[in-house]
Amino acid sequence: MTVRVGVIGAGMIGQDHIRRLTEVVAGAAVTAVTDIDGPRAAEAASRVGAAVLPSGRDLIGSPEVDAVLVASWGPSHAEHVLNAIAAGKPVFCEKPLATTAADCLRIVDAERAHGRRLVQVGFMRRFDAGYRRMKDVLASGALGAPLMVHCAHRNATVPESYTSVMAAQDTAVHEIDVLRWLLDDEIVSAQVITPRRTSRRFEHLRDPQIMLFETANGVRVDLEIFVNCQYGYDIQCEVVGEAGLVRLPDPAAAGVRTAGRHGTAVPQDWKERFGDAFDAEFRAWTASVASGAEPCGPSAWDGYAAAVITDAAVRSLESGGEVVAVGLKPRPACYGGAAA
Ligand SMILES: NC(=O)c1ccc[n+]([C@@H]2O[C@H](COP(=O)([O-])OP(=O)(O)OC[C@H]3O[C@@H](n4cnc5c(N)ncnc54)[C@H](O)[C@@H]3O)[C@@H](O)[C@H]2O)c1
Ligand SMILES: O[C@H]1[C@H](O)[C@@H](O)[C@H](O)[C@@H](O)[C@H]1O
Repeated sequence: MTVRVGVIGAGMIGQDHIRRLTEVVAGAAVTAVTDIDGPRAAEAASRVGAAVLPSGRDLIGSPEVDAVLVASWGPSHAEHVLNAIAAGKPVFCEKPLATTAADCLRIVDAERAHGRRLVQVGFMRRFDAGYRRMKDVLASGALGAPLMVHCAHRNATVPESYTSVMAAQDTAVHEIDVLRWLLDDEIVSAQVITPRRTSRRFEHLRDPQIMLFETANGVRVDLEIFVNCQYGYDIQCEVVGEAGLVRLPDPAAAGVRTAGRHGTAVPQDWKERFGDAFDAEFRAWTASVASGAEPCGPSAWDGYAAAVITDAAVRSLESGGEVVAVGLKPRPACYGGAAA
């Protein structure tokens, strides 16, 4: 069976995912595209022979669409995801699931009322080969209990539209998700402190930021967010346990020796660094839709948890560095928790 996907949002990542679903992932085809920017939708659709539909609602209701991919601006995600659940269609939503924790909870409630999981959130790092190897090492018990995690998330530059709170909402949200999964633990507090600002930033921005998280098991995490580091897209993660440590491998790159130096290229953006993870993420999603199984990737609950934790980080930043407790609701049984 070919899964017929309708894509809402044909911007940067929407177009990349349309290419991926068309050229890379077996068993998927993009049959419809919509975007509030009509010409952009038309151009993206014409490249793959898809229909252009006037709105997300029309696309979700189309009989030519089996499953929905939401890749529009964050504030529009909740409406599209809720409409897809109401139509009983599987929906892949790029991060964030929604821009408020309250909207994420509405999605969780709608999915529970529907009776089975339909939502997968686009936290692609869970599909990255390096993070998966780290998870295997931690699960093997070879390191004993994890004690500390050191992370860095660096972008070469960000546009002027990127604001200080996006360091948590847009950037750190990837570590927040992948660490909950990697450690199989919950984040219970967040604190954000701000070093001297880089001169290579737009004036309004606090960059870099250092985020400190504590988990329910007492693991301490430090995360450097530096989104104008200039030199490339650099993701680092090291988990220190009682008997050793495990480090995220850098992507494989040829070592070049020339002019008295030895070096490897640093990826320049997330597309390059996580291209394979995005491919794996969409292969898994397509397979689950084709077989009628529930999605195996990050759930609506994970989207909700990430929103609550990023809210705590934003509150800490805005308070000048207070430690802010994370107040998650009890996790329902259908998301692996104990609550009814
Ligand atoms: N997983 C990742 O690493 C990753 C990377 C980049 C972006 N993202 C996420 O993907 C989403 C899109 O990011 P982008 O970089 O492609 O942004 P973008 O601005 O390039 O594209 C967004 C598109 O959505 C359209 N749009 C906005 N509201 C809409 C609506 N209500 N209905 C239909 N179309 C609408 C816009 O016209 C635009 O074409 C964001 O949520 C972003 O956080 C995730
Ligand atoms: O939306 C992007 C994307 O999620 C990247 O993976 C992250 O590194 C950027 O900081 C963020 O702005």
